[in-house]
Amino acid sequence: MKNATQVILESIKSDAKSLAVLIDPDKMSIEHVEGFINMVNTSIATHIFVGGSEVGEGVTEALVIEIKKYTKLPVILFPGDVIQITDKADGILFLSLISGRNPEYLIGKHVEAVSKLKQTNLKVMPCGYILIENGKETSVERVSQTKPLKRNDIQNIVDTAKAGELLGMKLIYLEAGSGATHPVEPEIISKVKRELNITLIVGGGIRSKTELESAYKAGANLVVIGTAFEEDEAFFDNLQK
Ligand SMILES: CC(C)=CCC/C(C)=C/CC/C(C)=C/CC/C(C)=C/COP(=O)(O)OP(=O)(O)O
Ligand SMILES: O=P(O)(O)OC[C@@H](O)CO
Ligand SMILES: [Mg+2]
Repeated sequence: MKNATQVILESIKSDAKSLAVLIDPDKMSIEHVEGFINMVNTSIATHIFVGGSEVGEGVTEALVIEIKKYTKLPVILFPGDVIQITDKADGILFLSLISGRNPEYLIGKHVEAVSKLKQTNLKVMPCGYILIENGKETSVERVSQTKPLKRNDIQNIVDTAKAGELLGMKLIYLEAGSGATHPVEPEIISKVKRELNITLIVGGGIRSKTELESAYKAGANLVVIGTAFEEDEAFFDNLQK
């Protein structure tokens, strides 16, 4: 039997086309988890991400325990803050917000997280997190007090992603922001992918199968979708195995 760590490492890899369903602990009630996860299980989703920009103490842990009752998919923390760390998940995206210049989100929270992480068996996945403007202010922008990269300055986006790789990050996440009006454009995805030798995650504002497929076609290895499921669970019908 493969353990959860192996499964995660092998499943988020640079030749895969994976889909993570993002569950925001603020928006999912414990009572609704069983039904929701049953829909996830019958879909093409390969991962469950759990996280939000602002989540109360203990909420994430209770949610992860409930999710784990109903699925074998890897559950990965996607935390906006240290209090979202729980050893009940399989892994954690150890995000550094490399599009911004706020030291707290570049390295501060990470130092704070170490004593907690040492008490867990979480698979820690270093991830360069790049926020790209989408036409409106995002929660990440507000919480981190940073500005996103301009979407027409593609060279700067490419160089930022490459700098993350050269620093040793194992994943790069191009983020338009939760509920973005404009997802990350295929041209940006493909130019970043061409320069990278590591796995590329793309998320923010993807609401249709066509947008999902064009992100894969452009080079995304893992796409993250949250808001589209929050707004209409019938979206799962389009994403059956
Ligand atoms: C190192 C640790 C443990 C924490 C810090 C990690 C960093 C640097 C995070 C970057 C900044 C940040 C606030 C990321 C949040 C990512 C996330 C889960 C976004 C989803 O946002 P929602 O909470 O869904 O936003 P809405 O509520 O607006 O939909
Ligand atoms: O909620 P959506 O817009 O799908 O975005 C997913 C994720 O990239 C947000 O951090
Ligand atoms: Mg959201």
